[in-house]
Amino acid sequence: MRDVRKSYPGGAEILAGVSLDLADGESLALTGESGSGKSTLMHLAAGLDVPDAGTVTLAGENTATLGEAGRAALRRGTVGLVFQQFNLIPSLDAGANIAFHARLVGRPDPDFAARLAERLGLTPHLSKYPEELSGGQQQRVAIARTLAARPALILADEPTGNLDEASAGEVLALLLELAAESGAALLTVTHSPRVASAMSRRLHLTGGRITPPPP
Ligand SMILES: Nc1ncnc2c1ncn2[C@@H]1O[C@H](COP(=O)(O)OP(=O)(O)OP(=O)(O)O)[C@@H](O)[C@H]1O
Repeated sequence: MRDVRKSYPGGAEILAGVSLDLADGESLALTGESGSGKSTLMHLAAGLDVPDAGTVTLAGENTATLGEAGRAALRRGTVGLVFQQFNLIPSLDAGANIAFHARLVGRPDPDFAARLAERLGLTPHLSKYPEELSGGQQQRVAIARTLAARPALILADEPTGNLDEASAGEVLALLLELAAESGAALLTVTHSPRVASAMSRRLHLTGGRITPPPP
């Protein structure tokens, strides 16, 4: 991101000149008060939205020059989202949900999907439908689905927000390990000091700008 600015219609400027680089294999925690613009920044990084000014370059492409369809195609092949809304497909069981995105992007790998499910403690739940899973299990299915597609950029919004301390630690370790293994970049929005300290870099968003994290 270079000098990115963003406001919503009729509102104040949310991002007031944000520059940020994230390289393959890096993990970055983004903190900031509620309403500071973290989700806005994530949406721009994912190519879900474009900046008012400045540039967002994703896998070498300027997202603003691509148009909706081009951005959707780039996002599908490059970005893995772990958002608060898990967006699991209600008519597919957990196993099929995990496999879905990888198949969609032409990278189906049942062995890898099975390994992810095992590591996330989901093996006994693979034939359950989303409505039959707890919030924490749904969150882990969403993480497995994202990782199974081997994205170059993983964008995670409070990825362990629904998990107890022990599973949060395991899921976080797995996210970092698999990102490192596949050389993916990981950007995590979090309020948790524990999650933030597990990332290789930490930045804070305040007043529409990026600053070092407060001590
Ligand atoms: N679609 C929108 N239209 C108008 N205003 C918006 C829109 N989306 C977000 N905002 C406003 O932009 C500001 C930043 O919101 P954003 O969701 O990016 O913050 P955040 O840091 O992710 O907050 P939280 O930690 O509470 O999720 C807020 O004041 C919010 O009300």
